[in-house]
Amino acid sequence: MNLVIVKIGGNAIQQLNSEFFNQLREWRQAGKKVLLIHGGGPQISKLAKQLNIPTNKQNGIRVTDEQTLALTKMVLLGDAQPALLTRLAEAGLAAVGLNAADQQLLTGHYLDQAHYGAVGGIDTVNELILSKMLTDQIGVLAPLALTKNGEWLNVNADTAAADIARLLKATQLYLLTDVPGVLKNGHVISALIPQDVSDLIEEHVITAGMQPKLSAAVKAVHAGVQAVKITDQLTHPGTTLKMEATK
Ligand SMILES: Nc1ncnc2c1ncn2[C@@H]1O[C@H](COP(=O)(O)OP(=O)(O)O)[C@@H](O)[C@H]1O
Ligand SMILES: CC(=O)N[C@@H](CCC(=O)OP(=O)(O)O)C(=O)O
Repeated sequence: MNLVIVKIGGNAIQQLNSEFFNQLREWRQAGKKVLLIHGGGPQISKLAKQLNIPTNKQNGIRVTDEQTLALTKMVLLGDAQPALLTRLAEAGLAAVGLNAADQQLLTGHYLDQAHYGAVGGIDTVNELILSKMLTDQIGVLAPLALTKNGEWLNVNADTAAADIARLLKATQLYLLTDVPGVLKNGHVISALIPQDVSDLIEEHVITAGMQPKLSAAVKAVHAGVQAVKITDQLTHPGTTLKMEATK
């Protein structure tokens, strides 16, 4: 599919500037479909704190019990998603808010229920419906999935974006984050191939939140996504991951 997927972390939602919206407009005018996957992690943790619900994250994954799942759905679908939709509307871009329950848009499975609770990975995307909806408008999708039995799952937004890019064979995936790219000795590495990622993880250059982000990105390029870019702004060069080094 001639599709660009952009993952926007919870922090990044507040920091979107006119260059971001202009880039989306350019893509739409060039006939590309655009799907935004939004996070909301910091917002979930903030509300949990206000409600005295403890936050437990392991390997960057939120351990999601029943109460935390209810809170997560509330924040993603009641706060983060409308915040992004409002910004798109202000920029004059047609957009629609989407979640897993819209016409079985996303199905998923439990990652490790005993360990993480209601946390999952994505198995299927309803490509027919999504493709139709993305013809006329930008899609704004929450990182939640439903099991075949109708149970909600909380999915890490980077993993969700990479899984959806992989399943839909998106042309490009952008992971917008709070750093200008993958850094080594304070400098952005402009190009990476999967082997470099393994080496940098082994050398402990890539750590913390950047590690699951890049593991998901590597899976996506292996599955046919042409390029994954990790950057803080769509218009910044950032780090590009491809299967082969560009000559
Ligand atoms: N080599 C690296 N280059 C850049 N950031 C790194 C690197 N290794 C670890 N990180 C950390 O990864 C973070 C980005 O991941 P994360 O916090 O999960 O972002 P987001 O919330 O946008 O998904 C950076 O802020 C940085 O602290
Ligand atoms: C399972 C899991 O960890 N889900 C994430 C979903 C939101 C997310 O990933 O948001 P950011 O991109 O803003 O961090 C969470 O609950 O925080």
